[in-house]
Amino acid sequence: MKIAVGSKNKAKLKAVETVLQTLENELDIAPIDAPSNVSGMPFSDEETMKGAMNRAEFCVRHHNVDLGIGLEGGVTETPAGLFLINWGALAVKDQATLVAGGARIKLPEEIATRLRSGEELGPVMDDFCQRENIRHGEGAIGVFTNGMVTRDLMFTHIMKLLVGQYQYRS
Ligand SMILES: O=c1[nH]c(=O)c2ncn([C@@H]3O[C@H](COP(=O)(O)OP(=O)(O)OP(=O)(O)O)[C@@H](O)[C@H]3O)c2[nH]1
Ligand SMILES: [Mg+2]
Repeated sequence: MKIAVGSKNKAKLKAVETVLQTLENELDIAPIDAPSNVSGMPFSDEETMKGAMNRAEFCVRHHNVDLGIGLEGGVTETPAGLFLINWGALAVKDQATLVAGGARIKLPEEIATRLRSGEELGPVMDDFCQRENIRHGEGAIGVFTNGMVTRDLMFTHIMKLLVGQYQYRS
């Protein structure tokens, strides 16, 4: 099976591999710089979902693959504060794109304030934790859940929701 993933982020690629390996041994997974065509730091469910769908659909439009996967992180305002959110999309040529949402947690006010003033979460997390490339590893969700739910685990759940819907439809 040929798969294109619209990202080179390690946490995203790990999740895609983990879930698709359970389907098939012969996997050909290509990481692609697919444009999300939304802002670098999406600020709503709608925008984050659109980013995931755009990435997945770009993959099947521009590459000869069976599946295109798009995974996108963002945030959204709620009455309880600013929440970290994630959406995933699975595209197959000439079929409706499947979508699924991930677990969400409230971000600390100190982080939320910086995002509201225009900063992106990835660099803010590295600055906050005095570490590098958190977004490729445990992610903000891993840091603020004390490692209980890491970014790749959260995307693994989204991937299971996508692949399960794909199997149900086939
Ligand atoms: O440390 C983090 N832990 C997380 O749990 C998390 N979720 C989202 N983000 C950040 O939100 C923005 C859009 O996300 P995003 O989907 O574009 O991800 P990304 O930029 O890491 O990957 P990619 O664009 O290369 O595929 C980027 O600034 C991400 O860094 C996170 N950062
Ligand atoms: Mg990004």
